Amino acid sequence: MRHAPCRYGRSYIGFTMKENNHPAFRAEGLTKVYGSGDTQVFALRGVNLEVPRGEMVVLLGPSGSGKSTLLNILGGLDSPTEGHVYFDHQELTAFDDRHLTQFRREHVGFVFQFYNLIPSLTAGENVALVTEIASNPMEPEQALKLVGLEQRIHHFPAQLSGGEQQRVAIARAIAKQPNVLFCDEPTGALDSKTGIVVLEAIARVNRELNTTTMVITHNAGIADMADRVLYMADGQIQESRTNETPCEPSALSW
Ligand SMILES: Nc1ncnc2c1ncn2[C@@H]1O[C@H](COP(=O)(O)OP(=O)(O)OP(=O)(O)O)[C@@H](O)[C@H]1O
Repeated sequence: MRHAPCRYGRSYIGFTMKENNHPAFRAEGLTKVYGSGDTQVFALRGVNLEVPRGEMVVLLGPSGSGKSTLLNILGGLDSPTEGHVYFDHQELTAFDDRHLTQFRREHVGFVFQFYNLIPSLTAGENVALVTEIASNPMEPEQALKLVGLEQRIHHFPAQLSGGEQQRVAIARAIAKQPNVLFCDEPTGALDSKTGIVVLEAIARVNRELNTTTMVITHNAGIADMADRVLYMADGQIQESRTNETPCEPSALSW
């Protein structure tokens, strides 16, 4: 079980925790329509959502229910057809492309199912690619330490297991100290034992950096580690369930 003092008021490697608890994100009436005419697809149908700072959210739902579309819009990778997104009181949906790029660069880390590491660069160099362009990065060594891979800093992706490569991808995503971490099927390509090690890295970042975290998964077993579970169906959030006693990833089973 996690305790509130772990969440707030800690500092880590010179990073000062954010004490207040106003929403990191607020989404109002998000609709996303792809295509037109006969081929029109409603990916989102009027989604309203608030995500408090530091919350760990797990997003469940059948294939095609709109999970990735929602995360991509919150993360500034895509824009809605209708509706508004606010991040820290700023309206993302009013940003032009340049400001959206800046928002992503400064505030958002993404982790996807496939790790997308550059094969010719070591783990440390893959992480450094991000820290070189960030305004307040941690050292690549520190990011790799947070995911338990400081010993592998000079290894190339081909010398690492799938789970280790995913943890390098997490280190790369969090090295710029983002306010938010979005993970789309981060354990989708991993066996359960390796998946748990990856989830432990995500939970540790959420706890120690107070990073607002949203994890998409098809695996309902993962939901037990979340502060809140959102169930999506047919482009809508059908249910939002708060988990009073989120468990450590090591206690998950699937
Ligand atoms: N670029 C696109 N063009 C057309 N339709 C799209 C596009 N992206 C997504 N869609 C459609 O929008 C709907 C929602 O897709 P989305 O990827 O958000 O679902 P999901 O819940 O993340 O699915 P999965 O679990 O399979 O990844 C689906 O019907 C999908 O086919």
